Amino acid sequence: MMNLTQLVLASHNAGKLKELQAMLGDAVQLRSIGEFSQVEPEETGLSFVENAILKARNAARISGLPALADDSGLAVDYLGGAPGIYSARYADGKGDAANNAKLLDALKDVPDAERGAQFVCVLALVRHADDPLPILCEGLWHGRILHAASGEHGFGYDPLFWVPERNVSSAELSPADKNQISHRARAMDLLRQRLSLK
Ligand SMILES: O=c1nc[nH]c2c1ncn2[C@H]1C[C@H](O)[C@@H](COP(=O)(O)OP(=O)(O)OP(=O)(O)O)O1
Ligand SMILES: [Mg+2]
Repeated sequence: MMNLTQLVLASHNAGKLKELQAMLGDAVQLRSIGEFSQVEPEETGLSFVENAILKARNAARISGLPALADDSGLAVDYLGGAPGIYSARYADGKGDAANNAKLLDALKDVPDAERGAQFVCVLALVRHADDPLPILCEGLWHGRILHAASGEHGFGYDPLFWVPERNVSSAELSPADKNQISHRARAMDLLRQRLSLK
């Protein structure tokens, strides 16, 4: 297929890099796009797929390497799927803590039964910047939004995401456990199959 011993990860999010590298193991070295550029491309797409492809193309163009991008977010049922692709920008770029505070406020007094949510991850792999056939893999993770933050692991909305199959928040899972069952893990399983990696 392609020589995938080295890939650039089209992400400035250290949490994603850690998780994806752990899932890929030693066979593939992920290099951060931060080694090549600090400029983050504008995420102008209207879908996770469009933004993942846009980020992957941008990173391949800058680095000259095949590029993997992760566009992900949290879709909350009560909010009609918001913040969705705008998850990182939900509180106008003020960061994870502000995003979490805004989400708790938006769901104030909403009962547990109506607090369902999904983490979404789309991985896009391009062989080069103009690749006409990006590989796309999607993963979903169903859970519920807590009434208060809990847990210290992970990043982003993890402290607010209740994982029904484990009875803990996503931030209370060990990194190894999260990497077995998360939206990102499911997308990566599909990518490994597509690439015939073990
Ligand atoms: O496993 C996760 N656990 C908790 N939160 C998560 C997770 N996965 C995505 N998220 C949240 C973080 C951010 O608010 C948004 C992703 O936004 P997204 O644009 O894809 O990533 P980003 O801007 O952090 O880095 P970059 O675009 O450089 O890859 O969803
Ligand atoms: Mg982003």
